Amino acid sequence: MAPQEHILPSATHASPNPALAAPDLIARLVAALELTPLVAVCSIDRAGRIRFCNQACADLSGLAPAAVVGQPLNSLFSRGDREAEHDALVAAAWRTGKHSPIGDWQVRTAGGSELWLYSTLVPVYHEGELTQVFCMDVDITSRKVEEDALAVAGANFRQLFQKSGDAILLVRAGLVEEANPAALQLFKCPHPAAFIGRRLADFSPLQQPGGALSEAAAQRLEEQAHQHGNCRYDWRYLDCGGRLFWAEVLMTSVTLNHEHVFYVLVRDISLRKSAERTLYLAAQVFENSRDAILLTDHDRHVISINRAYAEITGFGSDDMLGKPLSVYRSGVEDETFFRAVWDQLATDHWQGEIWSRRKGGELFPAWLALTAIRDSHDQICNYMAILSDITERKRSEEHTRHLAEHDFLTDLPNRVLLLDRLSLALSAARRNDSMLAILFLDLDRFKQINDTLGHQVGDQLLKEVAARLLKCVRKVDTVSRQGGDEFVIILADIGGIDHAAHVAGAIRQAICQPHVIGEHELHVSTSIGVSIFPSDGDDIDTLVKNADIAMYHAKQGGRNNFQFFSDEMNERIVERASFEQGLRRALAEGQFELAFEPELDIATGALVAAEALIRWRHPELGLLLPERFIGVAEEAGLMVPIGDWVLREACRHARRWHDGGHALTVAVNLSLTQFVRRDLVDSVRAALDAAGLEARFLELELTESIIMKGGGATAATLHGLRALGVRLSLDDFGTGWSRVGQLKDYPIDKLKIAQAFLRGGCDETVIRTIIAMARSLRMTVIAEGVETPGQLAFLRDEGCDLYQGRQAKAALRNGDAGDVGDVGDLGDLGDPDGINGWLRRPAS
Ligand SMILES: Nc1nc2c(ncn2[C@@H]2O[C@H](COP(=O)(O)OP(=O)(O)OP(=O)(O)O)[C@@H](O)[C@H]2O)c(=O)[nH]1
Repeated sequence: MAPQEHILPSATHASPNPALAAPDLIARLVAALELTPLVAVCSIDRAGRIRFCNQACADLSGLAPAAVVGQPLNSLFSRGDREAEHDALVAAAWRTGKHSPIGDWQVRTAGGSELWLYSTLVPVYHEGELTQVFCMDVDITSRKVEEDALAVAGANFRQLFQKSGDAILLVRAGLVEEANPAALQLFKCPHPAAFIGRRLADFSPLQQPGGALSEAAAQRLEEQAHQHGNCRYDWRYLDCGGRLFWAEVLMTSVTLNHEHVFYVLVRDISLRKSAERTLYLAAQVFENSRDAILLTDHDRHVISINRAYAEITGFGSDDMLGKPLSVYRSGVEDETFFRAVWDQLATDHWQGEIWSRRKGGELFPAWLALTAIRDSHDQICNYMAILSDITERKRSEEHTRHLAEHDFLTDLPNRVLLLDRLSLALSAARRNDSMLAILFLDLDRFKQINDTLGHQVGDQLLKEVAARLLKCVRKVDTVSRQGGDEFVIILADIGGIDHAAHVAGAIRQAICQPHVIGEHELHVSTSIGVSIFPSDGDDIDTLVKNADIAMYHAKQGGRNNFQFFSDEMNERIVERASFEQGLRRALAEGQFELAFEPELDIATGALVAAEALIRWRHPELGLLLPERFIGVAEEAGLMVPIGDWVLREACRHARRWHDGGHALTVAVNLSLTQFVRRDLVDSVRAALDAAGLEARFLELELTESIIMKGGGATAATLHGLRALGVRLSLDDFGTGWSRVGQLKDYPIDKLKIAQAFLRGGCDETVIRTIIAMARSLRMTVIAEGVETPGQLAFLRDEGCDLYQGRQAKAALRNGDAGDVGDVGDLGDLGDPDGINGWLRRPAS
């Protein structure tokens, strides 16, 4: 537009001064105008007829210049409803001789085009007279259109700015100049003032997630936008509430009024970012999982595998992608299995153990989890398989199970596995109508090996026995160790009991062969009980119990043999069990009694002591001697409470005698079980205290074998008892091992010559020796079981101190026992025919 603007003012300035409007000047002007294609020029005379028209004017109007001349001015362009206004301007130009104001006119050309003209009227004088008015028009149609478009664009932009869902900021010289409502909302700014005039960096954390300082990074991006016109990037912003959020930013550099500004469009992409993060994590999980993961499409063709899959199976992407999953089956599971798997997958998930195959062909156990993945229309679009190699786990489970089911020492099945196998064997035997045998083995006197050679040798022996047992049976049979020296064998599907007898015999033989363990050669034997299905029981418990009973009988029968179970055995066992029960009741209900065996001084005939002997007044069987029940009491673990009862009761009796004026000693027999218990001394003291009896009136009788079996603690126990003040006596002397040397070490007060030496022919030499030995050790000697006056005479002659037995009782009965003093009323304490009876007799 600039050139036109120059032309017109110069013409305009020239025109008001008629002196300057020389024809040559006009001619030059016209010539210039003629040449310019930019300004349409025509002139009119006073009659309003066109006198002149340049080419540009003709072109603009769409008419030939020749056709225009002589035509009214409005033949060139019609101005619609502004025609009169234009006519008035023309008239004013004639009247005033001054040029009209410049204006924009919308016209229609003779050719029918709509144009915008930038027009003015310039009056032209000739020789001082106004002769023509020049009409000058510049076509500004395109500028007008542009301006309109701009106006529309401006309005549109404003609207866009205000209504945009995306935040838009106008940044000038680094400061926010304008922020649209979406920006205020996104940045949680309560009002525009919170935004305007601040830097965008104020709305960023110090650092961006990549680690770059926000300020420096923003600077770089601005430069980039400035250089390239715009720049797009992801940015982490901080809103006015202090919340960080992800945004996608489009920064556009524009020039506004000769200044660079940035339009910054900010879109919240937190959701996209979190989706990206989730995807990223999923991808990481997929790729870094230690389990093999495989994805298929809807048709179960492999579309992706992770690194672990390749590592575990050896199959890589090249091997697998695009192939149907079924190609990779191991071949162990059949079609029916997989059909069931895919059927279940209709419910979206299946998992279980399968066999998988590595590329090299090796099979391995795997845990497979298959999941159907559904699209947004709930249609299955993919399948995901997660495969874990469970070889190690299986191995360790196998190991754990083995440990749980096997004996640690021999590695034979233990009780748990035995019962399991027995249950299977029983089911099979029932199904096939066949027989099976159970052999219950217990080594004979195994404890002795432990005690004499140590547990380690015992252990080695047990291992050796286990190995031998395995050699005696078939593969289908089971040899198990129950614990200790007990083994149970299942002989599955035997043809008859002969088979069981044969195996039992072979086992007995095998075990009897010497065992060489280290430097020891051991000779052991075993006792075996056999029960047979179906004749000896129909269930596991009964069969095992009956084999055990049979074994017990084999032991009772002298060991080193085998016994088949019989009902009679069972009856005996049941009887024994009820006897044991009866013993417990006897203790609780006070069915035990004491009888007393008098001890008389041989020289004076005086009653000096009484030996307490237990009796059981059985409610059905009458009075029972200890031989009938002590063995059972021992096995039932009742010896200690019974022994304690005897001790307390004996002390109580002695105290009553003392109270009645008879200062007798009471003798109590100790069993091995009592002797080896740690608190023996305490319980003796307790019995004395309870009765209020002086310790010197209590004598404890021990056998040689008790002293021997007491082991290392014997001496300590004996000295402990002695320290209490009680007297100690060695029973059955001469039948055991006792050596004089050893006897000296123990605080023994009294030796009791075993009755065996008096019986029959009376072993005078032995008796004489014992008495001499006791003398030399300053011990008292007593002979038990003295039955005849001759025996008594012999003992008296040899210097024996005391005696017991029929002769002693006879002496008491006959009053030979001398003055036993005033016995008072001893009531029913004890056996009426025993000591209390005699004590009750008046002194003779
Ligand atoms: N060495 C060893 N001994 C064990 C083990 N388990 C139990 N024992 C011992 O095995 C012995 C089993 O003895 P019993 O069967 O009761 O008695 P026994 O001496 O064999 O006598 P009888 O069976 O009556 O012939 C006990 O002394 C237990 O302490 C073991 O694992 N190793």
